[in-house]
Amino acid sequence: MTSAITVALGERSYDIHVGSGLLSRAGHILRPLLAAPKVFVVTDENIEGLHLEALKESLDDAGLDNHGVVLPAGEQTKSFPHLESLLDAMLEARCERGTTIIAFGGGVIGDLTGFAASVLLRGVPFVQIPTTLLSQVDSSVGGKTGINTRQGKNLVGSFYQPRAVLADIDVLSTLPPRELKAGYAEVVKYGLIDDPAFFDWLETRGVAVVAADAQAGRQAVLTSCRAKARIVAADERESGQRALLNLGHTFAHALEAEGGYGELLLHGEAVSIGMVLAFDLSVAMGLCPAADRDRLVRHLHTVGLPVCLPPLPGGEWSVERLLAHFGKDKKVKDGRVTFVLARGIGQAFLSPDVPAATLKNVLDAAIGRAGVARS
Ligand SMILES: NC(=O)c1ccc[n+]([C@@H]2O[C@H](COP(=O)([O-])OP(=O)(O)OC[C@H]3O[C@@H](n4cnc5c(N)ncnc54)[C@H](O)[C@@H]3O)[C@@H](O)[C@H]2O)c1
Ligand SMILES: O=C(O)C(=O)C[C@@H](O)[C@H](O)[C@H](O)COP(=O)(O)O
Ligand SMILES: [Zn+2]
Repeated sequence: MTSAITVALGERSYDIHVGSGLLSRAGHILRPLLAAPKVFVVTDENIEGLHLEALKESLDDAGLDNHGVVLPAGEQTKSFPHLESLLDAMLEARCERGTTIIAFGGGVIGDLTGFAASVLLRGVPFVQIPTTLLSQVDSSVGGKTGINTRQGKNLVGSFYQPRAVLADIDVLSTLPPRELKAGYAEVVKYGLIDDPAFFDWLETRGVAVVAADAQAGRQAVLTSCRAKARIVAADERESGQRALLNLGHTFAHALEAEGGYGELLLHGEAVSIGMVLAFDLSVAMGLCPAADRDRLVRHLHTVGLPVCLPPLPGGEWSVERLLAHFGKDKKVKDGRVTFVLARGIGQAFLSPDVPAATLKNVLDAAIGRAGVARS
C-alpha cells in the first residue's frame, strides 16, 4: 500500500509517496509530472550496485529517456569539486530546462543534486528518490539543498523544492545497520520537537525500526514525513518555526566539521549527541527537568546511538573551536546564535538568550566525558 502526504506550498506543492515496491513503479508515477521525457539520474556507487538497475528498468518501461552519473559515496561528495563535476556531467548529457533531475540516494546525493538542479540553466525540475532512513524521514522533504565548505556544514546552498518524493521503504533492507541507526536520530527529533506521543511510541517500537522491521519502519517514515511536511508548509524558508528542525544541529554541525565530515561521525550520529547536548543545556539553564534529558539519553543508548562525544583522533576537543563553529551557524542573528532548547520531551522552542558561561560549562562537561559511557 502506498500513502501520499502533500507538502502544501501553493504552486510549489508536491506529494511524498511512501510505500513498498515504489521503485518498480517510479517511471509511471513520475511520467505525468514531467515536462519532457528526458531524465538525468544522480546516484552513488553503493546504490548503483544495489538498486540502480531496478530504477532504470522502471524508467525505461515508462518510455523515459534516461541518462545519469554515479558519484563516490559519502559526506565528502557534498563539496565544491563534486558539484562542479556533477554540473559538467549534466551539461555534457545536454540536459535542458525541461529535463528532470532525479536524486537517487541518501541525503548526500539529495542535497548535492538538489543544489545542482537549482543552479543548472538557472533551475531545472528535480525529484527525490531517497534510499536511506535519514533521507526518507528528513532530507528529501522541504527543499534544503547544499554542500559543505571549509568554513562549515551546508554553508552554501539554496531552498529548492522537489516536484515529488518517492520513498520506497523496501530499499531500506539493504542499508547498513550503522546508517539505519544514524537516520533514526532524525526520527527521534520529531518526537522531541512537539510530539511526545510519538516519542512514547518510539520507546516501544524504536528497537524494531533500527532492526529494519518493515512495518515499524513504514510507520516511522510516515509520522516523520507528516511532521516535516507540516513544519515546512508553515515556514518554508526558516524565518521562524522551521528552525525547530535544527534541534541538536548547532552542536552536530560543529562536531561533524571538527571530525572531518563523515570521517568520525555520520550526520545522524552527530545529531544524536547534539540533541543530548541541547537537553543538557536546557537542564543547565533550569528550563527542563533532568528526568526528561535522562529519558532521552536512555532511549538513544537503547537503540545504539552515541550520546557522548567520541575521542577526537589525533587531537583534543576544544571549547573554543566548537564555539567558533557555532558563530558560523545559519541561525546567527546580530552575532548571537539562536539555540533550539526544550522544556521537556515534545516541547522544543527557540532561544537567542543562552548565557555564554552556561554554554561553556555544558561543553566543558561534554568534553570531560568524551569517550566515556553515559546512561
Ligand atoms: N536537506 C535536508 O533537509 C537534510 C536533512 C537531514 C540531513 N541532511 C544531510 O544528509 C546527509 C546525510 O544523509 P544520509 O545519512 O542519507 O547519508 P548518505 O547519503 O551518505 O548515505 C549513507 C550511506 O548509505 C549508502 N546507501 C544509501 N542508500 C542505501 C541503501 N538503500 N542500501 C545500502 N546502502 C545505501 C550510501 O551509499 C552511503 O554510503 C548529510 O550531509 C546531512 O547534512 C540534509
Ligand atoms: O529541514 C530542515 O530545516 C532541517 O533543519 C533538517 C536538518 O535535519 C538538516 O540536517 C538540515 O540540512 C540542516 O539545515 P541547516 O540549515 O542547519 O544546514
Ligand atoms: Zn539533520
